[in-house]
Amino acid sequence: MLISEFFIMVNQPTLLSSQLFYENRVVEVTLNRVMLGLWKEIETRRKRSASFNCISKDVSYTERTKHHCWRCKDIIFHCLDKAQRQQWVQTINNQLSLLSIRPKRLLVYINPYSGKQRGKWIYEQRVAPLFSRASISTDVIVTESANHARDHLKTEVDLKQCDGVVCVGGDGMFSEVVHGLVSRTQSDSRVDQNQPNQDLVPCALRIGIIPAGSTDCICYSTTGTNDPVTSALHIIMGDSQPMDVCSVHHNNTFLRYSVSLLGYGFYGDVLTDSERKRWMGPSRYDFSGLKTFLTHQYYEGTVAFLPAKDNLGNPRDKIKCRTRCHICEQGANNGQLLSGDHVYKMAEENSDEETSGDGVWRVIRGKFLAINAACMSCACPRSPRGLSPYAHLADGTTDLILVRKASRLDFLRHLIRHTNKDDQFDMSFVEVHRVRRFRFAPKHSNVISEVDLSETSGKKICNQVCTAHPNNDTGHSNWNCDGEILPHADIQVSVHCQLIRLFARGVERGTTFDTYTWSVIEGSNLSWQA
Ligand SMILES: CCCCCCCCCCCCC/C=C/[C@@H](O)[C@H](CO)NC(=O)CCCCCCCCCCCCCCC
Ligand SMILES: Nc1ncnc2c1ncn2[C@@H]1O[C@H](COP(=O)(O)OP(=O)(O)OP(=O)(O)O)[C@@H](O)[C@H]1O
Ligand SMILES: [Ca+2]
Repeated sequence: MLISEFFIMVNQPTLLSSQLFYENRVVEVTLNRVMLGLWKEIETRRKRSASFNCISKDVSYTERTKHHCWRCKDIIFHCLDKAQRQQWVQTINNQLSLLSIRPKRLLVYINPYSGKQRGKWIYEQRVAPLFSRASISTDVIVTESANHARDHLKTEVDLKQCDGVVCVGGDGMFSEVVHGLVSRTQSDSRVDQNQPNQDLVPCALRIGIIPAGSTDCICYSTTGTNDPVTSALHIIMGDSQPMDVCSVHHNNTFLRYSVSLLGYGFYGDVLTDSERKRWMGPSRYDFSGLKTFLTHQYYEGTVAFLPAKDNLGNPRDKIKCRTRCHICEQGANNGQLLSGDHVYKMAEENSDEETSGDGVWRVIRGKFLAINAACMSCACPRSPRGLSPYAHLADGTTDLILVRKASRLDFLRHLIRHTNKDDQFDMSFVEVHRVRRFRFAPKHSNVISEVDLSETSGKKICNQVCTAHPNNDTGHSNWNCDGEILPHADIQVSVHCQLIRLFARGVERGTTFDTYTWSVIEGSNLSWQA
């Protein structure tokens, strides 16, 4: 059982306050209404248990360590007598029962083949003991095939029987859980996912990620680290982080959801090649990355996009998405406004702009090495700032990055900037836009024209015939959609603001002093944990 955060804080109503013994000191420990503890040293004595006649209690707690990691530690308090101990245990348990944000029953899916195939070990050795200590009951399913978790969530599970879903694995496993939960929520609400402009119903259950994959981009971008113990503690504490989800359609037919990267060209080709090399584990991406880089393929096509409102900043404004992010709050408010009033900008007569019911579309044609849409920063151990360092987790937008045809050397310089502090967008062949929706049509495609007729008022967005690249059979790349290859190159993408919630709290700003989160475990001993 866990209580809330332990901050050094004053002016909170006190529920219980006692002098307890800690090591060779007497300390005053205070428990208050919002479960914040204050303890201060009263006097230091040599600890002589016999003379104190203490009843000891194991206290374990979690403290923040470096690089956004959280850890459990143990501490022992001693009470003067049994009655005092019972009073503490009872008061804390009463408070714990009031903390409804903390999950009590979790459904856990483990992909035994993720990353270096250590998902099962990580869960059993590092996570399950913490869940059990926090009195969380679990229903654990080790998946037997791809889409096992997705289909189970879609059709079989009684969602009312659990407080959250946990996936142990990588981004692909998280994507399965998102697809299962989002699709189930829509079908339970009779919402048709095939309509690209359809407002989707947010999922009620939160999702936890225990990272065990090859990239772990979603875990890293939402907690600041890919550490399984930290993720377990965010789940136990009942943290909540809303997240945007992009829906991807082809020709008014639903294809997939995406929460991190939608990449055409470079990242699509890396993924296509790396899927044949799964046996190599995480290093398949480096191998295929190098191969794709050397191939230096570019693709022609047309991108049309609906820019985000100005109050959501821009991809180069240096405003990072952090815990309780103001931009994400604005995004949620915009969403509410827009659903009541779809027209926020009047049409302008411009050959590169198209109007529809909800704003002015911009159209860009060209030859691209990569077209990437990052709905969040996509930070991961390979690229600690991510593909779009100032993208936001829950603002209802995605950052559309267009990397035009350039020399190998320039493209390499652009890639290297993902690994250091230099601005990867500050290059003449790269442009980036914050958007709410976009479409792409590769060469010889008439799909945007069809979409156009149904969605916009007359003018065709894609009116340019594109030519095939001579080195490629089709002249098309594939879209990498959160690590899955999409079956079509012509796609329409819409961002759904805050459609899901994670057991996370976003990346925290650096703290001036460490705060501690505590829990109490009842037994013969009394203990705290963070
Ligand atoms: C010179 C070093 C340049 C390094 C550039 C690193 C940029 C890394 C950016 C990573 C962004 C990941 C976004 C997340 C995507 C996930 O939804 C998805 C599923 O897990 N993962 C991938 O698609 C996996 C995508 C993995 C892509 C790895 C690309 C590696 C490129 C290596 C290029 C080598 C050129 C060397 C020339 C001498
Ligand atoms: N039991 C299973 N057997 C085979 N494939 C599975 C199984 N369970 C899940 N999968 C599939 O494995 C794919 C990859 O899994 P996952 O994303 O967890 O690991 P990864 O690819 O190593 O990591 P990352 O996505 O972070 O790069 C997912 O698309 C998922 O659908
Ligand atoms: Ca976003």
